Amino acid sequence: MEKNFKRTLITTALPYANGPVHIGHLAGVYVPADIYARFLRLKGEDVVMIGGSDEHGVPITLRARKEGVTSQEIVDRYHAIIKDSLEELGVSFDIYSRTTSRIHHDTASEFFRRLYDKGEFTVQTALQPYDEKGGEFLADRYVIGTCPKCGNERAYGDQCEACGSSLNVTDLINPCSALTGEPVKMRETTHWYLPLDRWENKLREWILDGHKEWKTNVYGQCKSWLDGGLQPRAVSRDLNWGVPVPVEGAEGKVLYVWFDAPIGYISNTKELMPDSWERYWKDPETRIINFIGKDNIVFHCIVFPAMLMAYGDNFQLPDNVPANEFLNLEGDKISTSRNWAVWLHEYLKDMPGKQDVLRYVLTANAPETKDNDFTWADFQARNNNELVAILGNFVNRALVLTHKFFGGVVPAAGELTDTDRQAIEDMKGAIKAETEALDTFHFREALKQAMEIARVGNRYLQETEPWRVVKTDMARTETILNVALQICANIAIAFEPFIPFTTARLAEMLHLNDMRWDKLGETDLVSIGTELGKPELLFEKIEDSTIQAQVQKLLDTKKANEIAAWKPEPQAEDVDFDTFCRSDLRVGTVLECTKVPKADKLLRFLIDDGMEKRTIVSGIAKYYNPEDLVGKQVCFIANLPVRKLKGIESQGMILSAENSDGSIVLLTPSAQVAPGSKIG
Ligand SMILES: Nc1ncnc2c1ncn2[C@@H]1O[C@H](COP(=O)(O)OP(=O)(O)OP(=O)(O)O)[C@@H](O)[C@H]1O
Ligand SMILES: [Zn+2]
Repeated sequence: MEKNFKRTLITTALPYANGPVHIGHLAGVYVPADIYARFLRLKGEDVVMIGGSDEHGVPITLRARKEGVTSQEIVDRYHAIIKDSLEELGVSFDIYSRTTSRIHHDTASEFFRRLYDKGEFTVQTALQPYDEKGGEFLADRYVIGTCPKCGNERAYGDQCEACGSSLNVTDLINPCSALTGEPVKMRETTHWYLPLDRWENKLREWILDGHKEWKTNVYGQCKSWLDGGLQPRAVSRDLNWGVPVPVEGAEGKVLYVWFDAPIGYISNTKELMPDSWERYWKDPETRIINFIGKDNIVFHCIVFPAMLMAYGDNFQLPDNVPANEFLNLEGDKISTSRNWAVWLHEYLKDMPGKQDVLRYVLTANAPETKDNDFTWADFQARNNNELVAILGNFVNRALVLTHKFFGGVVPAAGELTDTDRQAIEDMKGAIKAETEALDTFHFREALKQAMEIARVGNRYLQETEPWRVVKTDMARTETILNVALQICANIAIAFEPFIPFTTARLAEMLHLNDMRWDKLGETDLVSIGTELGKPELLFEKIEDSTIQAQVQKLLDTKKANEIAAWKPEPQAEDVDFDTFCRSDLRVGTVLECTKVPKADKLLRFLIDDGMEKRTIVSGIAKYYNPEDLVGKQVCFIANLPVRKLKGIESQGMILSAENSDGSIVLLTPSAQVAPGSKIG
């Protein structure tokens, strides 16, 4: 069934321009897409890789309102950060554009119009929340009310973030506009729907019969959507930010962001190749591959293909959609709104020159078949134990020894021994396995096989021991180092899709100028007599302190999130006044204060209470220096039963407040009062 294609169009999910990109985006989409594009380019294939920012939709307008800036300012800011940081990571887009571009607006508009003219839409009228004061329809996210399930008073019209329930606007109790605070009214509005049900049979045939080779996670999701029966899907929204619906009577309506975003792949191809873009979309000899994360599967396998079929005109459907599962961070779901992420632009600043380390780690640990976890400990271990100790070490030994024994000039190989031949065979085996894995989107496995070449190299040097042989047999030493250098050259090509910055440096040291995949396995890549460049270390060890700084950053985020989410405890049940009055609250002056031995939380106070003095033990040692409290006035409950703490009789309780971050603050009168004064 293997078809022969003439060219490949690689699309990458358009990142949403309401924040920068994080390691989840990279592991899910941009790193694997880039590996694949680089691999095809090394094979000499005709390939283009398309990217761009998704700049429409409600969350962008919400963010703009929250910050008091325009939606355009939001997308300008994040588009620039995303574009620059992906470029700095070496993601080799042929174009990285944006959906606010003129060409995209025109393309998306024309797309809608053609479907409209062909009668591909149905029209439905439904009730939609409306803000009378603001004079506009509200997206579900703009409606806030009480969650019927958990009582959270700030649940959204589509979801309650407190209990996680997904909701409809009509489920909310007292739904109000997030913009004006006014109660919302339901009003009729008309939208265009794409009847996906019309395309169900074709989609079934195309995916379930025609693409059994797709990844099981992708195939499985498609099957369950199709088996569940497809419904018409609204493709317009009442919103003032987006591509206006190009038909009469559609004032105030824009294309639904999931209708317009995938068309962005087409507009960006057009922008890149105004004259030849159609070849990449309409010629059956083009192979289209969509790189995405799992939450986008339905849009790429069901909705967008239905749109393309409805459009007709030979638009080709994707040949494969190798969607990844999700990457988590230190055991927790990555989240833009909770700032729980490693942001690419920050990583590039914090770890200058370490693009390849991130690319390597995200590939070695890619969520290809199940969700995976990124941890800083794993990042450090993979750098130190794999990149430094295996790959860097082998290359460095081969280059340094050549410099030491031959002044850096590549020696000739004499007759090969069985050991030499075995090493070359092993290398070829790894290359073959790597190529097969790359061809089938198994990038983790491909990287493992590439690393196997470096392991072969290390084993080879270990077995042949050129540093010993050199003392007795110069000719044999020449052969060994020639073979080792050829393995290095193979590494430079085999690793290029994964760690292109490093392989460029290695290629320069070896004076390799013909980096082609079909050269792999050859043993004359480095020419005899070539004067090698100065050997530089390809990777450096990452110290604990560097990792700790990153971990601390995450701990700070966690703390900030806890504080932001803090709510005062609900009020306790009423007590009657007489009961309350029986509590004897007093002010006293601290005469002595010392740490209680063998108890890290406790301080022992001697208090002047205006009576006989009393001892009180209090659990605030983590927050105060005992010396600092001497002479201060504190408030305490005087008439509690005596309690023994660590063998000390505590005669009362000192009053304090627990802050949102869990820290404890003593209560103290605003001016000096006589010890023993009553509080009431
Ligand atoms: N943690 C993740 N792991 C793998 N892929 C991800 C992850 N987060 C996002 N992606 C993928 O990255 C692509 C672009 O994501 P998009 O900008 O739509 O972000 P998102 O899903 O809204 O993420 P976030 O809520 O974290 O901002 C999508 O294909 C999405 O599936
Ligand atoms: Zn709830």
